[in-house]
This record gives sequence, C-alpha cells and structure tokens, in this order.
Amino acid sequence: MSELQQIIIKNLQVAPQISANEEIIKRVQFLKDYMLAHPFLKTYVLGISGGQDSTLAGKLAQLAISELREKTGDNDYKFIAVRLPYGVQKDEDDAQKSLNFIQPDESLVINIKSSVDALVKELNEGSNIVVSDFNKGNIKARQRMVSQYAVAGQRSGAVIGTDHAAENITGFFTKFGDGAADILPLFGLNKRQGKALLKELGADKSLYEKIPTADLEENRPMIADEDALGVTYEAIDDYLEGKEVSDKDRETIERWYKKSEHKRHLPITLGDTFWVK
Ligand SMILES: NC(=O)c1ccc[n+]([C@@H]2O[C@H](COP(=O)([O-])OP(=O)(O)OC[C@H]3O[C@@H](n4cnc5c(N)ncnc54)[C@H](O)[C@@H]3O)[C@@H](O)[C@H]2O)c1
Ligand SMILES: Nc1ncnc2c1ncn2[C@@H]1O[C@H](COP(=O)(O)O)[C@@H](O)[C@H]1O
Ligand SMILES: O=P(O)(O)OP(=O)(O)O
Ligand SMILES: [Mg+2]
Repeated sequence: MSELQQIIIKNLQVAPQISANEEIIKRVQFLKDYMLAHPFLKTYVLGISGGQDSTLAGKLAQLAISELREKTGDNDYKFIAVRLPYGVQKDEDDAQKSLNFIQPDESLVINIKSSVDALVKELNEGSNIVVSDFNKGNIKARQRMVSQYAVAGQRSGAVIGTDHAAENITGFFTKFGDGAADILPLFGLNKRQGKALLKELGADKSLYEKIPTADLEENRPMIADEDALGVTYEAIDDYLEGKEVSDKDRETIERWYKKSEHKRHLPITLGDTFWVK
C-alpha cells in the first residue's frame, strides 16, 4: 500500500472490515448522544432522494429519534424527511420506496425548481452571467442545502449530511451544497459497507443496489457517479479497504483526491498549510 493510500484511509477513518450490526448501533447512538448533548435540538432534517445514502442516513436518524422519544418521553423529538425534487423527479418511485422504508415522523416536499430557475434567470438577465448546465446542477445542490436549513431553522433542527468515505475521497459532492451539513452519520463508511448496513436493516435490495447518481445535470440525466468519475465504487471501496487496485484506478482516485482537497477543509485561512505543495 502506498503512503498516500495509508494517509487517506487514516484520514477518512475507514475500517477494512466491519460488523454491520455494530455499526448501526454505534451510529444510532451517535445521533442520540449529539441531540441529548444539545437540549435545544429537537429534530433531524434530511433530504431523501431515493438513493442508497439518504435511505441509510434517514433510517438511522428515524431509529435514533424513535429511541430518544421512548427514552425521554419527549414527543417533540422528530425526524423530518424532505423530498427536494427539481420539477418532477424521474426516479420519484424510488424516493417513495425509500420513504416507505424509513417511515419518517414527518415528510415534507419542497420543489426547488422555481427558486433555482429564478436565480439562473436573474444571473443571466441581471448580470449577463450565463449559467452552464453543470453549474446549474451545483445551484440545485445548494438550493437543497438552503431548503433543509430553512426547515431546521424553524424546527430546532440539525441537518444531516450523507457524505461518506467513498464520496469524500473523490470530493464528489457540491461544496456547501450537499457537502454542507451539521452531522454526518455515514462518515467512515465506504459504499459497500453502506449497502451492508441497509441489508442488515432489512431494506429491499432495490434500495441498496440502485445505481448511485447525483442527477444534477439536464444534459446528462441520471448519469451514474461512476461514469462521471471514471472509476467504479468497487475500485474506490477496495482502495479504501487497503486493497490493491489497478494503476489506472489508483491514478484516477488519487487525482480526484488531490483536486478536491479544498473541500475537506473549512474555508482556507492565513496560516493554513494543508494546501502548500
Ligand atoms: N451529474 C453529476 O453527477 C454531477 C453534476 C454536478 C456535479 N457533480 C459532481 O459534484 C461535484 C461538484 O462539482 P465541482 O467540484 O465542479 O463544484 P463545487 O461547487 O463543489 O466546487 C467548485 C468550487 O470550489 C471552489 N474551488 C475550486 N477549487 C478550489 C481550490 N483549489 N481552493 C479553494 N476553492 C476552490 C470554487 O468556488 C469553485 O467554484 C463534482 O465532483 C462533480 O463531478 C456531479
Ligand atoms: N432529489 C433530491 N431530493 C431530496 N434530497 C436530495 C435529492 N438529491 C440529492 N439529495 C440530497 O443530497 C444528498 C447527496 O446526493 P448525491 O446523490 O450523493 O449527490 C442526498 O443524500 C440527499 O440527502
Ligand atoms: O445520496 P443519495 O441518497 O442520493 O445516494 P447516491 O449517492 O447513491 O445517489
Ligand atoms: Mg443520489
């Protein structure tokens, strides 16, 4: 294993082997402990897309909140699931399947289309900035962030993020979009470990075998993360478990890792040295 691979595994806290059951217990406990340590907080808020990660994070959050209610007798504790389609979502059925599995205390729908389109129009007509389809995709991700924080702000909530090691390593998230959150219950897991947790939780296969997509671009609808990245999650997961991968896969993974270093830090300040070559 190269020195960089060892550093990445250590930084992203990935274990080569896990017990799915123990990971579920540990992560549900983490969500409960955080809330109990901050009595002002009463809700967890999370966007549910129909993908693997939000299904898992949502289920863990609902389990944590249900247990908190039972333990404290405080019925203000709630998990709030938020559907955030841009117009009509192609895979809405999957999102409904995910909600059905999670059984959230509350379920909201905030359509981000009008606000995203209004900003794109204003940029174009007011400032002559023509927004590309790719950049518009990142605006969608950031509008989802704004929406979730609006709900959290009204409901004494904390926003859950779904970032995990297999996304974090390549920086495959929109900076301050889906990358912005208050708490990350999937941190340290790779994609196959996330699948194992969903299986242990009794999720339908279709929920964890779904092809991962950010689905942000209109010119390339539902494009698979793996196609956008040029590397498979199998290879990324192997790399994160300290296994050998092909030279090509290693180069691709490490290129993404280096390019996205700035996303794994708070805004850069005087005195920061992580970026110095
Ligand atoms: N269809 C899809 O799958 C899809 C669509 C859109 C985005 N994505 C993915 O989501 C991610 C987001 O895209 P992105 O990374 O282009 O956008 P981003 O907004 O997350 O990050 C780019 C921004 O980061 C800042 N930045 C860039 N380099 C920096 C540096 N060295 N130091 C400090 N700040 C820096 C700049 O503000 C820049 O606009 C990518 O991984 C992309 O592939 C996927
Ligand atoms: N369409 C969506 N509805 C609700 N929440 C969404 C939607 N798309 C994305 N999200 C949230 O963002 C994260 C990251 O998604 P990626 O597929 O990894 O880009 C996702 O887990 C949801 O919480
Ligand atoms: O974040 P999600 O839930 O959309 O999962 P995926 O990244 O697999 O699309
Ligand atoms: Mg997705």
